[in-house]
Amino acid sequence: MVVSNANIACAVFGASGYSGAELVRLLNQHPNFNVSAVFSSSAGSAKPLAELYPQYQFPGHLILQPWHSDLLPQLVQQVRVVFLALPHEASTELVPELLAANSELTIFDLSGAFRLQDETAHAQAYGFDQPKLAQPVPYGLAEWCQLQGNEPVVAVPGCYPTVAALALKPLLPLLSEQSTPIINAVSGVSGAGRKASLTTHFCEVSLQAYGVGTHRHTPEIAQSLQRPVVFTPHLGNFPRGIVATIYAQTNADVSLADINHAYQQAYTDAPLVRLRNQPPAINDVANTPFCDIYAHLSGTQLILCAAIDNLLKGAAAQAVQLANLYFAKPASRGLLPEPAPASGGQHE
Ligand SMILES: NC(=O)C1=CN([C@@H]2O[C@H](COP(=O)(O)OP(=O)(O)OC[C@H]3O[C@@H](n4cnc5c(N)ncnc54)[C@H](OP(=O)(O)O)[C@@H]3O)[C@@H](O)[C@H]2O)C=CC1
Ligand SMILES: CC(=O)N[C@@H](CCC(=O)OP(=O)(O)O)C(=O)O
Repeated sequence: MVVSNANIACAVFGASGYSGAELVRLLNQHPNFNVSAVFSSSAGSAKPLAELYPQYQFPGHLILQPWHSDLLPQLVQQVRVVFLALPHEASTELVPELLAANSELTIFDLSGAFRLQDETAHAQAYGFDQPKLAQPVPYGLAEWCQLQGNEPVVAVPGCYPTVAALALKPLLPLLSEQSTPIINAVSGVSGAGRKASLTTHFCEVSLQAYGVGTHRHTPEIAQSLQRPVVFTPHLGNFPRGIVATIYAQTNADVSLADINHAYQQAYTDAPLVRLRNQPPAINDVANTPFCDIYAHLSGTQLILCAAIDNLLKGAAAQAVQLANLYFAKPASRGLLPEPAPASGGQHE
């Protein structure tokens, strides 16, 4: 298969879902990627993706195909990269099938199928075993992972773990060893996906904690930070975005200047993380690829406020950011406007 670096052919599974549709939108406007196949589940019939999401003005050639394994041999010849925005179980089945059909594919998996490195923690959190792959799957918290560009599969982090880890990771050396960070986060209903259920029905949702003490993102955040955390998600009555309020104790000699310095050090070259002078609102980040972070310190009591769009920095935009890193492109390509090339040249 010949692959032009300027036009890397991609398939998006789960394109009829919320994060899949965002992925297609982002890839479609990206100078280096080209969406050549989009799939829904096997239910239903083929239809233009534009019919499902008129607001995105998808081009007419993007026809949503119900996925069937008969399509596999042709697909793996046609594309270089596959994005999976599928339920965890569906990714678990599909990843080994795709790699068996073409070991040169690169798969960015938005589900939780490969995020946890500990098999027992995975089985406990998801209720099924993780498939064994020939190579380890890197956990792709984009600002903190280094991709070599030869990994067959990259696990895209969950939405809550993304916002929690981006806020806490730079500060870990400053936290008291006895401190267990407490993360309270509120998500909009798109976090639960497009399929309606009673608990996510707009008329039913007000503001409520869920998964208290049991949410599968608790071990994911703990893995990312390498320390235990208390995490409580809440569902709020707005469409998209997450605001997280995080509490931790610092060491005795830590100042707010130390906190801000640690953030500056970590995120100087991170165009998608914005350090804020006030707590970020959902409206500041909804429909953007940013993670906004604010810190307050009283004595040793640290309070962090952080926000992302769950479907973008928490899913599709982070996946595109990882694909950029994988193919040695600027992290924010296709996500933020780039200055025009000086001499009328083109992006490589
Ligand atoms: N929503 C969010 O904020 C975030 C979601 N994620 C993860 O991304 C993934 C997708 O989530 P989301 O966009 O919310 O989900 P949606 O429920 O909105 O969409 C799911 C998609 O998967 C398709 N699908 C379902 N079952 C199968 C199957 N067996 N084979 C092939 N396709 C299938 C659906 O097709 P059809 O339309 O035909 O049913 C649909 O396109 C999940 O793993 C989720 O955990 C990660 C971070 C944030
Ligand atoms: C509001 C809501 O329901 N949110 C989802 C999280 C979505 C996400 O990022 O998580 P995964 O990719 O791990 O599924 C939940 O709590 O299950």
